[in-house]
This record gives sequence, C-alpha cells and structure tokens, in this order.
Amino acid sequence: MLGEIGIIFATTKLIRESTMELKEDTTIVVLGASGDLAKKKTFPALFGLYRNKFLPKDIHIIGYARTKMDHEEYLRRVKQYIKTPTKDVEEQLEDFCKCCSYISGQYDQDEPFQNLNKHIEEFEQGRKAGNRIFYMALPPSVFIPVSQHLRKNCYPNNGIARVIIEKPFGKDLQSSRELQRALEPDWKEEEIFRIDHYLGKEMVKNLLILRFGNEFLGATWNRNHIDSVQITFKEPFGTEGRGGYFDEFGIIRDVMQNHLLQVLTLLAMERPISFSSEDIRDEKVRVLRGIPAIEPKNVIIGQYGKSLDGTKPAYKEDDTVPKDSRCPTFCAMVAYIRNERWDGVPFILKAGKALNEQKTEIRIQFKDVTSGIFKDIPRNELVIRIQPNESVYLKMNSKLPGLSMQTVVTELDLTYRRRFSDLKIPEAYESLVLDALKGDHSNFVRDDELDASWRIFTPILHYLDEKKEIVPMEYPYGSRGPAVLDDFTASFGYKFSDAAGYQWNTASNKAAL
Ligand SMILES: NC(=O)C1=CN([C@@H]2O[C@H](COP(=O)(O)OP(=O)(O)OC[C@H]3O[C@@H](n4cnc5c(N)ncnc54)[C@H](OP(=O)(O)O)[C@@H]3O)[C@@H](O)[C@H]2O)C=CC1
Ligand SMILES: O=C1O[C@H](COP(=O)(O)O)[C@@H](O)[C@H](O)[C@H]1O
Repeated sequence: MLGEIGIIFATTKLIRESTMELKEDTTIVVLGASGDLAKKKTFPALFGLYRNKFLPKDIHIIGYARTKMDHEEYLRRVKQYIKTPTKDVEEQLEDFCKCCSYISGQYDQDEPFQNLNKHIEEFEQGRKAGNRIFYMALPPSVFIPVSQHLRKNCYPNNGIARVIIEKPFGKDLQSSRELQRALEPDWKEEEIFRIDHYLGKEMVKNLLILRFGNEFLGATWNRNHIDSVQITFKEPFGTEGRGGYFDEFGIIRDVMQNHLLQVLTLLAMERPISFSSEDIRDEKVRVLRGIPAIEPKNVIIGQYGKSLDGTKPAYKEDDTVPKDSRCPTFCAMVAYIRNERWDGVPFILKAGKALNEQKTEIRIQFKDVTSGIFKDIPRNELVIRIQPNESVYLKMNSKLPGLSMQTVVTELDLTYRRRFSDLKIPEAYESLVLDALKGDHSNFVRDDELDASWRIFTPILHYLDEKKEIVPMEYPYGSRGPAVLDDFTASFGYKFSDAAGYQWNTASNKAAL
C-alpha cells in the first residue's frame, strides 16, 4: 500500500515538474553552438525572448561545441544573425551577451561534460534550484552519445532537466526506434522536447482555431465537400553548403515526413477534447494511424539541374554531393486517410528545393457546385498561406457588379500584415523555446506520433533507396518542378482554374501591404 502511495507521489511530482514553467534558476545549454542552426535560429530566438522578457530571471546561456574559440569570437557568432535596427536593441544585445558563455569539448567523453557541469554549477551558486535546459543543435549522428553524457555528467541534482532535440529523428522506422530506445533509459518522455519547427509557425498554430473555432469551416471539413487538399513547400534556393547532410536524407525525410505531415495531421485530426498537449497529441496519433503507407504509384520525384540561363548550378555540381546521386530534391506524393471523414480525399504533398519561389501553403479545393444554372463555374478554394505573408483567403464566386449576371472569382481575404499590422509575428523557434520553458509539449512531437509517421513513409523511402533504376526527373533550377507535375496533380482531381485571370494578391492588395 505504502509502495503504491510512493508511486502516486512520484508520478504526481513528475507531472507537476514536466509542466512547470521555469521562471528563474535556469541555465540553457546550447550543444552544437558553433553550428548553422545555432547562429541562424537558436541564438536569435533566445535573444528575441530575452528582449521581450520571456526568459527566466537571471538566465545564463552556455554554448558547447568541439570548436575551440575565445569569448570574443563566440560572441561574434552569437550576434551574427541578430538584427539590431535601433540603439535600444543594440544595447539589449550587449546585455544579452553578458548572459552568454562558451566552453569547448568533445561529444563522446566524460571529462568535457564534467567540465561543462562545473561551468554550469558556477552560475547556480546561491540559487534555490538548478534547472537545466539542454538544446541539442547537433547532427543526428551525435544525438545518442551527447544525450548519454548529459544524463551521466550534467543531470541536475536539484532542479528540472529538459532536453530539446532537433529533427531528423532517425532515417526510417527502425532507426527512429533505435534512437528512441537509446534515449529511454536516461530521459523520461516528459523531459524530451522533439522540435519540428513548423509547429511553432504562427499559421500552423492557427489551424486548430480556424478549424474548430468556425462552424462554417467545421461543417464542410469532410469528404462530402472537400475534393482534394494540397500542402506545398517551395524554396527558391538549392542545398547550398548543406549538400553533405541533404544527400543522405533527401527532400522526403528533410521536409515531408516531418513538417508537411505535421500540417496534414493538424488539418485532418478530429477535435481534441481539450487544448492540453496530451489530448491534442492523442488525436494526432489517431489520424496518423488511419493513413496507409504511401504507394509508389502515387509518388513522383525530381532533382534540380542547372538553371535555364546557366547561372545556378545543378544539385550534382555541389562539391559535397556524389556525382551519381539519385537523391530527390523534389517530391510530390499523395496520402489517403482511411476514416469516415476523409476516405477517398487525396492529400497531395509537394516539396522542392531550387524552385521558382518561396512559399508554404495549404490549398483546400472544394467540390464542384451542382451544375444546371452555372456552366464552368470554378470551385471554391480555401488557401492558408503559412509563409511568407501569412494569410487565409477563400476564393469564391460572386456576381460582377453591373447590369449583367456575369460571375467573377473574388475572395474573402485575411492578410495578417493588413489585419494585424501592429502585431509582431514571433519566430517559430521563439515560440517553441518558450513552450519548452513552460513545459508545454503541445507543439512537440511525441514518441508514438513519430512511430506512426515513420510507418507511413518508411516503405516508400526504402523502395526509392533500393530501386537503383528509379532516377529522379530533372527540372531546371528556378522552375516549378518536373514537367509532369501538373498532370500528376490533375490525375488526383485537382482542377487548376485561371478563370478570368484571377490572381490573389493583386495590385490593390499589394498596395495595402
Ligand atoms: N540548419 C538549419 O537550417 C536547420 C537545422 N536543423 C537541424 O538542427 C540540427 C543541427 O543542424 P546544423 O546547425 O545545420 O548542423 P551543423 O552541421 O552546423 O552542426 C552543428 C554543430 O555540430 C558539430 N558537428 C557537425 N558535424 C559533426 C559530426 N559529424 N560529428 C560531430 N559533431 C559535428 C559542429 O560543431 P563542432 O565541430 O564545433 O563541435 C557544428 O557546428 C540538425 O539535426 C539539423 O537537422 C533543423 C532545421 C533547420
Ligand atoms: O527543417 C528544414 O526546414 C528548412 C525550411 O524551414 P523554413 O522555416 O525556412 O520553411 C529547410 O530549408 C531545411 O532544408 C530543412 O532541414
């Protein structure tokens, strides 16, 4: 009996600690502090939180990596991507730098982690507790040794520990499970925050509100009214400088299995019982389990070649990429959800590097209105623009003002920059680091969610890896992707309509921005 009470107390303490907001007595350690992610995203996000007073009181931030560098060089890197438009911000940045220090060490030995521990303890002197957040801005090859050494040498004796892990979480179902098994003995699920930074993006966070807070959307959000859903990720640049990493992973693992699938999940899941992290993640797992593995016949892959004007290099011209690489830099694929709401509705996922523009958006195409009084009237489309220029617009038919009964495509338009012009949209990483400080897991990936998502993608990934005769179709750098793309989406029922030359973001819209 006493044993049971002990377990109940321990569990209650764990739940309390896992959701406790860290407001003081906290050190953040950024591992891989010399790297690309740290300088471009992590430090700017930490500074953004610092200047808006969202970091715990008396925070100390320690950078850790193998590279040897002095304090000045480290601060130069920390500041490199932080914009200081005013004198005030410049001063705040100088104050922020006073909270930063750096220590170098290997990732696979006890001694440097013991040094790190001593360094952390110096800042914990006189504090009531020593809470520690470990942010692993590291390549996946070192996740396991680093997490083990942190647990062994740097776990707090008197305080809360949280570890933030960056994607990719494995390369397939098996390696993801291996990573999970390696973390399990040392870190409880409540202590692990697996980042998918798309979950921190403002418009992605809005999806549940848009869907469940609007009756007119909720009522039509199903196979009876929706014909297809497209989720598109486009980048206008190639792998520049990241070819070594990218060639091992490819666009499906880099963007689709994580970012685009997260968006799909939020679009397709059922209403959670509450906004608590576990209720949300339970529903996400449920919908993922209803998605069968992607079938090869529903996939096209591409790889960028030189730009048409010859100024931009082909993927294979990157020095870090093997000359015979079959790595896809573009993919379009279709997923289906076998449940009552979505059966038969194609979810078309498209992602590509070195395309004609930068854009991530969701395009929900409704079914045709019943014919009779209308001939060739375009379908309604709800477009949710995740980035850039966050917006939601519904393409709808209306009567053209005047004496005739001519119809015209127009839109209901919520463009954030116009509607919320005085509000700043936080960076995804700011939002997620703050969630981790608060102990809120809602926007982080749970272990079973990861498992369910790899189940969907692993067969197609293995198929493409193994079938050497499958070569990605070449598309020119700066184009819309492989030439067959439009036929591919049309074959899943997507109707492209350029009715009356309709274009969102017309001159008047642009002028208002
Ligand atoms: N860069 C980005 O835009 C994004 C990155 N990510 C993820 O964040 C993580 C870090 O990415 P990123 O910063 O780009 O990676 P980097 O390649 O810049 O690696 C980060 C640091 O890790 C160390 N490192 C690099 N390669 C190795 C190696 N083979 N063995 C041991 N240590 C190594 C280096 O530090 P040192 O040698 O000094 O120890 C390096 O500065 C990855 O998991 C990535 O997928 C996620 C989203 C976007
Ligand atoms: O995780 C990744 O995301 C970026 C795109 O992120 P975004 O916030 O700029 O949309 C992508 O460039 C990178 O290849 C990938 O690893």
